Amino acid sequence: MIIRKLYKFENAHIVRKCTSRRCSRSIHGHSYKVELFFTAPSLDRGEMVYDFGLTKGMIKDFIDAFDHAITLWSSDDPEYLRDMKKWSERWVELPVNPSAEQFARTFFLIIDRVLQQTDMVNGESDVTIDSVIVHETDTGYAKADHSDAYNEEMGTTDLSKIIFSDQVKAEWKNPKMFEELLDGKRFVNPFVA
Ligand SMILES: Nc1nc2c(c(=O)[nH]1)N=C([C@H](O)[C@H](O)COP(=O)(O)OP(=O)(O)OP(=O)(O)O)CN2
Repeated sequence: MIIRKLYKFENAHIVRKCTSRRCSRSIHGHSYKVELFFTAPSLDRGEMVYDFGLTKGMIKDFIDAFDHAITLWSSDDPEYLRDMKKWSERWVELPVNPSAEQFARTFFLIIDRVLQQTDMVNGESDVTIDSVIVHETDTGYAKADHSDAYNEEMGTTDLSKIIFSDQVKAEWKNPKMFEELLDGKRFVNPFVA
């Protein structure tokens, strides 16, 4: 069975090297909508794939990192990267171009890692991320599943190359959560008897 949770964020970017001139040469923003699809072969004690409430912790904070922020590509011009970081305190630097496709792949990889490192305590079994849809506009979206997210031909999948600005991290419930995720720390879901 599959469940779906919707998130929204406002973000600015430039997607270098794409065909559309407005997209590749001018900073512009989108009201993104992100759909996360979770799957499990059986239900937990509450007879759910995964309680929606549990998707409002780390997972929500990771997606919210991009809200009111600018997303930068680490291969962009160093002067542009420097200026953006100088004048805007909420930014995220990715090792891939910030197209809808790469947002979808990046979110998949982060959520996959979060789920793998989470101890689930309410009888959940094998909860995984099935796919991620990133709506860049009302008319265009990209969808990534496991085979896309881990496809090296689509770009590096090294999460340690993602940089969240200090202000983004300061607004997380746990400012160290990304470091801890990369370090392989286990996270434990809250338990309600
Ligand atoms: N496959 C992709 N194509 C484009 C992407 C992308 O991420 N993946 N991104 C862009 C731009 O960011 C652009 O701002 C969005 O493009 P577009 O859909 O053309 O935007 P419009 O608002 O003009 O769309 P409408 O057709 O008016 O709804 C470009 N392409």
